[in-house]
Amino acid sequence: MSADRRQSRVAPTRASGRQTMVNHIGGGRGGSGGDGHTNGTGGAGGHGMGPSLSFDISVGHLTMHNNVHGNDEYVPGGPNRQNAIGGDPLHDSHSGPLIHQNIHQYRDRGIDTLHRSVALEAIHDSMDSFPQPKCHPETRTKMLRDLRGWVLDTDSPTNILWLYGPAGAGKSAIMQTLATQLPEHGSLGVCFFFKRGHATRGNARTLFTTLAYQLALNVEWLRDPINQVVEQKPSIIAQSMATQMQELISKPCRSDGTRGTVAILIDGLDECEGHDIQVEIVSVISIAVSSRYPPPLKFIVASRPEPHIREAFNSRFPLGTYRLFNVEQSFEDVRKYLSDEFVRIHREHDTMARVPSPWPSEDVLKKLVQKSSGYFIYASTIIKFVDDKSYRPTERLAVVENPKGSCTESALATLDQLYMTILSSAPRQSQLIPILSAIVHLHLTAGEIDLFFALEHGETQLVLRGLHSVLNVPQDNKDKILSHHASFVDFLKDPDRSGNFGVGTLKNQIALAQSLLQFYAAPFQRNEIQFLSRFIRFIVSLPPSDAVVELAPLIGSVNPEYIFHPETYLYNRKSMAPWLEKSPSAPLRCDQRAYVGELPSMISWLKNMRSPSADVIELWKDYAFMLSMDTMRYGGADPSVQQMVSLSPPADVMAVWEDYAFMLSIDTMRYGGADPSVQHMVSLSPELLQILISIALLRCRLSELPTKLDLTWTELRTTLCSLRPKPAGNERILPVHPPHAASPWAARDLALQLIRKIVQNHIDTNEGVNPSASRDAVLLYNRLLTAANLEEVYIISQYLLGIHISYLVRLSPPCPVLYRELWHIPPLVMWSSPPSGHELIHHVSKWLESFPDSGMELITFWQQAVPDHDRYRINTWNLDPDVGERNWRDRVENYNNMVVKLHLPDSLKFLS
Ligand SMILES: Nc1ncnc2c1ncn2[C@@H]1O[C@H](COP(=O)(O)OP(=O)(O)OP(=O)(O)O)[C@@H](O)[C@H]1O
Repeated sequence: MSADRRQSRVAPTRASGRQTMVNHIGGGRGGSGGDGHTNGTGGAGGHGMGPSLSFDISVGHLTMHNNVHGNDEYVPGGPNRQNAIGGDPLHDSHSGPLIHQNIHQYRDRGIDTLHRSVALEAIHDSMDSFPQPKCHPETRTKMLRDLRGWVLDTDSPTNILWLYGPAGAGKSAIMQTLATQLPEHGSLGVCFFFKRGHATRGNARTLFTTLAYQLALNVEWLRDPINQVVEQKPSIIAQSMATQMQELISKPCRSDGTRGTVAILIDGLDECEGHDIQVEIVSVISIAVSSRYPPPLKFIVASRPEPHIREAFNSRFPLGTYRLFNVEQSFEDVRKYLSDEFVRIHREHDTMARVPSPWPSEDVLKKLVQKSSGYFIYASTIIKFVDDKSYRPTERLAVVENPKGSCTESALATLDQLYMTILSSAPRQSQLIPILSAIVHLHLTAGEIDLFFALEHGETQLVLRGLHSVLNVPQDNKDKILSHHASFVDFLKDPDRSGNFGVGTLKNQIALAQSLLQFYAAPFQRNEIQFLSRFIRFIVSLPPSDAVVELAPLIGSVNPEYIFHPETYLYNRKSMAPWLEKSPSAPLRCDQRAYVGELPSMISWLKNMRSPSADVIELWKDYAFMLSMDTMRYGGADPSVQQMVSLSPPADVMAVWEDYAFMLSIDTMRYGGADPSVQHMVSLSPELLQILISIALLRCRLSELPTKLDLTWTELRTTLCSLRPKPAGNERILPVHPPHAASPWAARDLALQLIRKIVQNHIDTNEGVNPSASRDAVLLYNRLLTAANLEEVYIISQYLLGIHISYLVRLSPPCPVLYRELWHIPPLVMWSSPPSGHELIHHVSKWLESFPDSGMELITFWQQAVPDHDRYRINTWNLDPDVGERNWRDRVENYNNMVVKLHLPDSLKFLS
């Protein structure tokens, strides 16, 4: 045959008994074919080089249609498809071109044309996908029944169904099994199974022609209409997907709508090349099924839950017009599969003859089912590994059970390959590792990751878009991101399996801890307070090592506002509540643990931490010095340089955290926690007394004190921790005679301070117009996580100050200075807020009674000073004097109890 391109064609005739041969001869030379096998499986074809020949032979009413293509591409000689011959020795002598033979009716010239643009490998039962994933008997039965029911239901309100599930959930197995079952249940179905990276199945070039081709061959009444379309317009096979859908499928199907519904199954949409093409496919289908006269078709599209596909469905189909079908976990199905397969392996392997059945034990089976997370990929990987005829199944199973064994890699190789492919194709790899690390080690939500890593809102969602097939990433940012399979977390944690994606290394964990510690060392933010306890548990799980010592300075600078925020330890308490209920005998012990949160574990962890060697400190000092030299040109030392120079050795950090634990135990005495052990003191500084009054009588939390008392956290810590027992030999020398009435004067000073504060807030906020100027309002806003805005909280913060002032005044000795100062409280603040106004009137009146020359005048004068007195008196907030007094006595008693518990002198008590 000449190498020149030539073509000859003999037109077929319809006359019976007449033979027609149609030849198409193309130039070029075919490559050598592979070895043929008797079972029809051919070897690999060679590079096409020769001419191509295409000839139709009509015999009787049949036409034999052969195409011989020579081209310059690698052509697989086998495995064979139906009616195709690959690697035939005869064709090998033609330098191995691939030959398709189709036997069909002579009249189907349109279908012949279509045939040239078909990916036969993509259809159900194709040899190309051997062995096809399919459902093990009696698994996925309910899902399959539901799907069949939906397809067969002619009254169903929806005609497209999105079947989604994580990687390896078993979607393809369900689709393949469904494709087999539908004809058995009297329905017709056509399929396209995408396969990532495959020459024909990996893209959508032949999707609609392949579907149309199967419709023409499988559905008798569609054969002619489809044939005609292509015959009249052969160029259709090269037109857009939308046109092909419309002309090749929708229109022919509508040509006679009375013939019943046909199912179109498209599997692995996410495996089709190009996100835009995947979205386009959904779009093309949506146009077809939402048209005024939709074709009698039911579409099932299966894919991983990739966000762009989800969005495509959501945007193309109004709510309720498509059906969502989640391939959920099924532990029961996986169990059935595993136990049947182990029975088979036991039966088929010679080496198992002496192994008693049942094998493996119930325990082992249970563990494997658990490990699978109810999805098939893990189970089928294990079965493939154990079922290797070159090994003893018992040994292989032992490798699976003991993941530290040397062959683990091969045991989970398929699974690891799957995870590697998914991770490698995810965008923004550099940001991926820290985020995965946070998910694996700290179980965070997307919102929390944004916050802790200082990312823009929604950024984590974007980074994880490529990983929805392995991770469940809730849309709302508020729920935890979880792995679909437990095996994915195991994979990520094991650096031998996950390589560069591994998050289990100490280095990675330290980097994660650093990021979060930086967040907690920064100024207080209202979110994520409760999380601190969990985070401390993570830190203390890190093994002490030189590397971990680097965390010490950051641990030393955690903002105490987080540590002492009630949510931090109350959250802990809540999480223990169920346990408390069950063990009434030990509530106190449990409470104590809960109240001090995770501080003791942090302290003992710090104690175990190896100190950085002198060398390390010197090295860092050198670095700092070099850096300061370098930054001199910019006009001075960088603050971070200072920080590095004073790199805290853990001993200092530990002392700080020990103080925190002590402070917290004082703060939580109110809940019935154990009395903190204190050193014996008979004299207290006025500052310490004010702190104790604030805690026990005003019932302020420790976290409020820096703002309320205008102290820094260090001042608060130093003052309060003067009560802490000191190491032996360091006992304080204590004065024997306490200063007279120290407590009332401390209360007086505090009252004066708070009156000035209430006035100052009023001025600073421009009478409440700009509430953020009040530190008290901001503090309360941070505490009341349910508060909606600062305006609302400002008013509350002012009247709380008012109430505190009223108690402090009542505790004070008679004092004209204080009386005068009371008149400075802006009426607008006090009297417009009934509770505090009322308390002020009540307690100040009581205080005035203690004046040696009080008489009623002063009291009446004070009471009459209240503006709009009558309105105020009838207000529902009116304080019942009895209740008010009881409340007062409770508070005084609370304070006095604390004096006892802390072993302070009785002279510090108040009279109620
Ligand atoms: N019901 C089942 N019975 C037996 N084996 C199953 C079943 N479902 C799935 N498998 C096996 O589990 C593995 C993964 O299944 P399959 O390929 O169907 O998952 P998939 O959800 O389509 O995964 P991907 O998203 O990666 O394409 C395959 O080896 C398959 O044969």
